[in-house]
Amino acid sequence: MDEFQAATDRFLTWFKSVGGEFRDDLLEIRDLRSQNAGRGIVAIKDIPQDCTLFKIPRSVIINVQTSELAKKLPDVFNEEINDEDEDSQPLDSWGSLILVMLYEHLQGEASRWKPYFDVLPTTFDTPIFWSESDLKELEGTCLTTEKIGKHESDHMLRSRILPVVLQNPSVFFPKGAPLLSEDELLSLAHHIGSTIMAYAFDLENELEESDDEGEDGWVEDRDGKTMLGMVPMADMLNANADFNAHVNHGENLEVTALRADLKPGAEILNYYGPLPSSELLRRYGYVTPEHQRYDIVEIHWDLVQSTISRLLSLSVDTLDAIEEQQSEDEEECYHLIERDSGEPDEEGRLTKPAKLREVCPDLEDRLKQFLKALKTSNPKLIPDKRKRDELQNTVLREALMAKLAQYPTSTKEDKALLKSDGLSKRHRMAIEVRLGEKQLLEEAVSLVQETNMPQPIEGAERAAKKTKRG
Ligand SMILES: C[S@@+](CC[C@H](N)C(=O)[O-])C[C@H]1O[C@@H](n2cnc3c(N)ncnc32)[C@H](O)[C@@H]1O
Repeated sequence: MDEFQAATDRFLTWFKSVGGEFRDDLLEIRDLRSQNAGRGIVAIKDIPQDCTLFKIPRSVIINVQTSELAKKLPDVFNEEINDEDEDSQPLDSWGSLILVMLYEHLQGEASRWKPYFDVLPTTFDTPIFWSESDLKELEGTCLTTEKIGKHESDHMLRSRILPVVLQNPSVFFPKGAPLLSEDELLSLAHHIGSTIMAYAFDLENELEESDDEGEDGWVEDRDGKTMLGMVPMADMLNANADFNAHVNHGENLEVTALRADLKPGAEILNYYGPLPSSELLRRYGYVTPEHQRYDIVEIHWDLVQSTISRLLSLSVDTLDAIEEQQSEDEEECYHLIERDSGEPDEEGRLTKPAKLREVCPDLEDRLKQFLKALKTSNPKLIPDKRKRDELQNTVLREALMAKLAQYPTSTKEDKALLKSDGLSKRHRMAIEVRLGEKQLLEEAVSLVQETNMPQPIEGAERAAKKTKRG
């Protein structure tokens, strides 16, 4: 038996020994590495609808309430709120769980969750771990360096998490264990942060109504409704936009089958929500065709303004002045294009095709108001409403084309690349993310053309050719 399978077996034995229930007459934890999906849970018999597949007692969850760390360092989790200084506010649920997981990891054999740690991942495909050349493949997409957040998370870990460990070595490091340097700890904390991002659950409180104080000791998230924790076995489930299982949060956590047609060989799948491919990749390090229906594109207002500037030969300063006069409140810096994707039904099935019905109502409205203001300030440029409407359509179409030009490759090139052999997993996922965005943009361009048939204004046709890519 290989070590992977041995670790799975140890984990299952441990899970049952701590009070977990697992229907191994119906299910199996399977090695899905050949499908790039790690471990997963697969049916080995027909599974009836609403059947409880496994149960996880709350005592098996790892969080501030169950780990010894909060008892050893109570002050760390109970700091006084000081609004002036961000770094002395209490740790949020995210930071608290990183500390708890660091502590349990460093306990090694002494941690009561050791067999669980042995089945957690050792490597990740989330973009925070990608090299510069991997990241280049995501150029133009929603996944900007800022969104990936390496810098911000370095700062948070260095300022909030590492000092607690470094100031309390006797708590975090068992007797005789080597101490880790700050850099080693940072790398371990990143690893644990990414595990939490891809594995932790927002836990609903077992009490029906909880107050914001979390008097039972659970750490609550910023909404005050949920708590973050690691849930062994529930996190062994892979997930998709078309799913067939649900995690119920009661006295125990229970996973139930949603469908009546789960046959032997079917993978039991959880649901992470209607996430676009970019977000699925950022948080979980994978993409699936089923999530593409939720893809989004961000259109930055700066791009729309620069399109107006180019088409009307107006300086950006002139346009900024109009923008300032016009809006009292701070406006969004970007607007989203997204399809009407509907909801999965109660069995987790996607029943309707996703469709782009409107390009982007809030962007179109903002553009309309902006052009109205421009017309008032310069009536010669936009003499009447008909001209303004034409201009609005042209600007929208041209801005979409300019956004398409921000990706380093065309749709056609990406489709050809996906057919080629030898692409790395990361490269393939980056292509799928950028191709999904471009296909949505192309649908948006077609929609503008279908609904409006814009008349080109002087100079626009030439500019459009310049921005198009081959
Ligand atoms: C909560 S864990 C699920 C269990 C995981 N497969 C394991 O071996 O530990 C989430 C991670 O599983 C993988 N995953 C989940 N759903 C997947 C899917 N449909 N296809 C491929 N990988 C998936 C991703 O790596 C993700 O970060």
